Amino acid sequence: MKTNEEIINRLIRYRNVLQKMKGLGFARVFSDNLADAVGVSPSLVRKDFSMFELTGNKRGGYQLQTLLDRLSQLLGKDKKQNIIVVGCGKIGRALMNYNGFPRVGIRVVAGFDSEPALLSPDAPIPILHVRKMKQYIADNDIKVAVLTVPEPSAQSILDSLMKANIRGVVNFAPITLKGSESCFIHNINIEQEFEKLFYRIQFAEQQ
Ligand SMILES: NC(=O)c1ccc[n+]([C@@H]2O[C@H](COP(=O)([O-])OP(=O)(O)OC[C@H]3O[C@@H](n4cnc5c(N)ncnc54)[C@H](O)[C@@H]3O)[C@@H](O)[C@H]2O)c1
Repeated sequence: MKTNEEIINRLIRYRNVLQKMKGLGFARVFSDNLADAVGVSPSLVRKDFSMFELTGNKRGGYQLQTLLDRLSQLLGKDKKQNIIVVGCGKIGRALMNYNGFPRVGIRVVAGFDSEPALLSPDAPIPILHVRKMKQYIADNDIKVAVLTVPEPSAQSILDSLMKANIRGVVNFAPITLKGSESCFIHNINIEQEFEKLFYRIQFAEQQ
């Protein structure tokens, strides 16, 4: 089934809310509760769930654990979500040390770089030479990589990642990389975010 980005974003938010509710001891949940917490209408919650054959009833609502299990399965949370970082400079190392990933079940398992001075194969999250990347991906069944190399290296690293059968890449280099049928790319362009923000401020101030 093809799922658009807005639905994926909502599924992630539903799951986060459900996890918090579970922590508070809830066993059942109503579409109204979820709608309030996520900021959408109750009918949209019901529509989203029915797309994935999740049904509740008016009186009792939904069984919370059933929803959580199904959403976790849809979002791949029932499998390991190990990622690698390619380019262990300022951004790459910040991501390797980011403590928000474990909270959502994502684990950075290794970094790769071409600069010998940065290599640390015995560290808890090892930094290995980029020459070893293909073998590491195959040996450890890695599906997702973060690309934090300078722009001129980004396309050639992406080509290597695709040859190594990587299925998804988050790209921080300021170049729009294109994916393929077998590899999704999310391009993160921080400069562009600031430009958009300045544009909106400028526009608002002219009103
Ligand atoms: N630092 C920022 O605030 C920032 C913000 C937005 C976007 N970016 C982008 O993110 C990327 C990384 O930025 P940074 O500041 O961390 O850069 P950086 O120079 O600190 O790190 C880049 C790393 O990539 C490695 N590298 C270069 N070529 C490689 C190759 N072929 N194979 C493997 N490793 C290679 C370098 O050795 C270095 O360790 C850049 O494309 C940059 O434009 C950076």
